Amino acid sequence: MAIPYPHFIATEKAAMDAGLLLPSSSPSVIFTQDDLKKIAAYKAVEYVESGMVLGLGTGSTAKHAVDRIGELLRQGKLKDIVGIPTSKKTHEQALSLGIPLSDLDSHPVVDLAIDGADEVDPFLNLVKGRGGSLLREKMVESACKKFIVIVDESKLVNYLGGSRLAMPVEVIQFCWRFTAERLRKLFEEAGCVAKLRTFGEKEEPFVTDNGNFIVDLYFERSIGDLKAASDAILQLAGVVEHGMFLDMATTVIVAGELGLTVKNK
Ligand SMILES: O=C(CO)[C@H](O)[C@H](O)COP(=O)(O)O
Repeated sequence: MAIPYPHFIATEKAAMDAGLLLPSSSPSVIFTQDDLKKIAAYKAVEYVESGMVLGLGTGSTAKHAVDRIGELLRQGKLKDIVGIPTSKKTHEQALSLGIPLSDLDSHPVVDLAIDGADEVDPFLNLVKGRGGSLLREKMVESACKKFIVIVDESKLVNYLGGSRLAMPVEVIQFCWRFTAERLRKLFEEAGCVAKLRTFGEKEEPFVTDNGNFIVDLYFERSIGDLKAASDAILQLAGVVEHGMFLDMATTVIVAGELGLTVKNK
């Protein structure tokens, strides 16, 4: 995606902070999709204040936010931050940046979390977990007073599942085929296909930070009532958690062709 600068006036400060735009930049400056993710991330970090307990998200968009928090701490512009990482990968990244870390046992109330998403619907419901970290993300983000989601505009959908990409469900390894088939049957009317997530040429099962597998659900049609779908999935023994984050985001920051949009609940 190449975005011409003149359409991006609204994001100017975040883009400058992100080092993507200089006061002298020519109007022919263009942004890549990763630039858009970075701009959304930098905008979100403007909401961070010294002394906060912060949920640190996972994925290529959240990574920019964690980098920025580390940078502001190093510069002394932020102080006394405690980070709660949502994955082992983010834990490593935050450690390398010198961000003080803790967990929900010690900090059960989180002031603010910043994380990416795979889909955002018009009501700010989300699909998350294509990066495989949905369980820890949901634990941390449901303990937050404020949850800011950062996306580029490719993540906007009319309804959850509407991208036709994966809706992840974390399941225990024991008899995962049985669980996958029960998941598929739940959504037969929506034309559901359930696939074990694998990686590499050998197609080995992807194992989450919690030692579980992921079954990705693909839908041909809308699954309808999201709360009912969520309840039905969670009732299946063998399911640990799913990637629908319903009514959790308090703010969504979207970076796109027309600049930055901040949507509040
Ligand atoms: O839920 C996630 C990881 O479990 C990510 O936030 C989501 O997959 C978006 O990732 P990216 O910012 O790389 O597009």
